[in-house]
Amino acid sequence: MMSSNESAAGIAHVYRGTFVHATYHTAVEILEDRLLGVDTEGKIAFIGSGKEVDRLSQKWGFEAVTQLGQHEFFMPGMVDTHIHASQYSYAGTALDMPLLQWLNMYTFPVEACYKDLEFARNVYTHVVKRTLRNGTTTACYFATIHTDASLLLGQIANDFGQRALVGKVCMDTNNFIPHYKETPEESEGETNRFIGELLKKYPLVRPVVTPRFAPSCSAALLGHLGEIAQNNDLHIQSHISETKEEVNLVKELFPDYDSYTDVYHRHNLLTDKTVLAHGCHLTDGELKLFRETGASIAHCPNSNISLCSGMLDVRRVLNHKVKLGLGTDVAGGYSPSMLDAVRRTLDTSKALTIQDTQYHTLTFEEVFRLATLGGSQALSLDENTGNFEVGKDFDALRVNTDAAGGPIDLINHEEGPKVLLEKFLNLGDDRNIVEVYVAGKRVVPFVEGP
Ligand SMILES: O=c1[nH]c(=O)c2nc[nH]c2[nH]1
Ligand SMILES: [Zn+2]
Repeated sequence: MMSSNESAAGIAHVYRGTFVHATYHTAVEILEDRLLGVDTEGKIAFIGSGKEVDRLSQKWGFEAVTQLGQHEFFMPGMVDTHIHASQYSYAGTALDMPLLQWLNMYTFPVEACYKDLEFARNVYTHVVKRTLRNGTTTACYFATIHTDASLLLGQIANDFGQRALVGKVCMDTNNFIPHYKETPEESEGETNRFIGELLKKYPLVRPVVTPRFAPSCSAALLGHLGEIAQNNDLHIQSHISETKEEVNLVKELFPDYDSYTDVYHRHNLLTDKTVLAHGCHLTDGELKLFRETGASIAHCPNSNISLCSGMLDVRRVLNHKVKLGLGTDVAGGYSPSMLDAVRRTLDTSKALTIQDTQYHTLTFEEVFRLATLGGSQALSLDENTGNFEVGKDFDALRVNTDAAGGPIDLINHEEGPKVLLEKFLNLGDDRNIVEVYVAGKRVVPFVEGP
């Protein structure tokens, strides 16, 4: 007789070795010499002791076992809760201005180019491949206002096997580049078309309703988008309180609202499927509203520092019991690697500690959790992904800390798994990520076409 969470599907793969993940109670749980079975639907069917291989193979009917090496471990794939796929072409440049000027000078002119589908295909293929190689198994993408190019991003994520939320950007206000905006009616109509074409098209790709941010959207447009999200039970993403200048602008543009958060709230845009990037300058009252509605924050530390926007106090957000994940925010953040987001999160927490020696600095274990399980919770996808629990999809990175030609030198070769994890988070890169799995399927190394 099968227990309720036991898989009815057959076993496709079994791996033996060290598994490192976060749980709801423990920031880093290390499981040594385990056997993990993945069923033919890509879900984790069982986790057992390596010593019980004979009993488990009889019970589950498998023969082959993939054995990890001494310096290898599996960890959950990382979740990038906020990345602009369309800005990848200029990642690593253009970081010399504050947000509002940066948008006008660099971002809007580039995003306007995505009318051209071949340009879009080229950049979107690069960003999906790069992020997968860097260990991002789930990405929450902003595209541009162009519906067809945004649909193409969804198709490319599907083709390479990445789990993705994809947003066609909505904006009806742009004083700087008037041709890069829509009317509220166009934006509403095209969002409906986008959702209609993407919803249920691919197993791992979903549409996300995407008002760019309050300064780019009229109240009418925000209202339309809140209604669309509510009627279709969809994810929502936007930006909030990234810089003080932006917060002041929202006060001017929306004088009848209590706060920036209230602008989204009163347009039905704050739900437990909402993720808002940055939030550096939110008040306690606004964080309370996040908690009450279940909305989450995408913490984007590289971008916050690169554009001199602010330093989010993650500890304060967690103390408010608001869900929080990490985001690269390419291209305000210059790196498309979630390992960079982990390091910048630790740096920012340490910078806050320099300012206040009583500050409760984040540990690397806590940040590991934010990059994996925390991100999946922030996107309300943690029923399916984020850690190694029976019944969840097997979204995983096979990490080899001793990869030949890689960036980590192991000196005595006797380091335990916790040290190997810490070294990987601080020193590792894609050379250490030897395989990437999404829903049980190996997606890195890439399978080259004919
Ligand atoms: O970092 C950011 N990148 C963007 O593209 C953007 N748009 C609004 N606010 C933004 N912040
Ligand atoms: Zn952003």
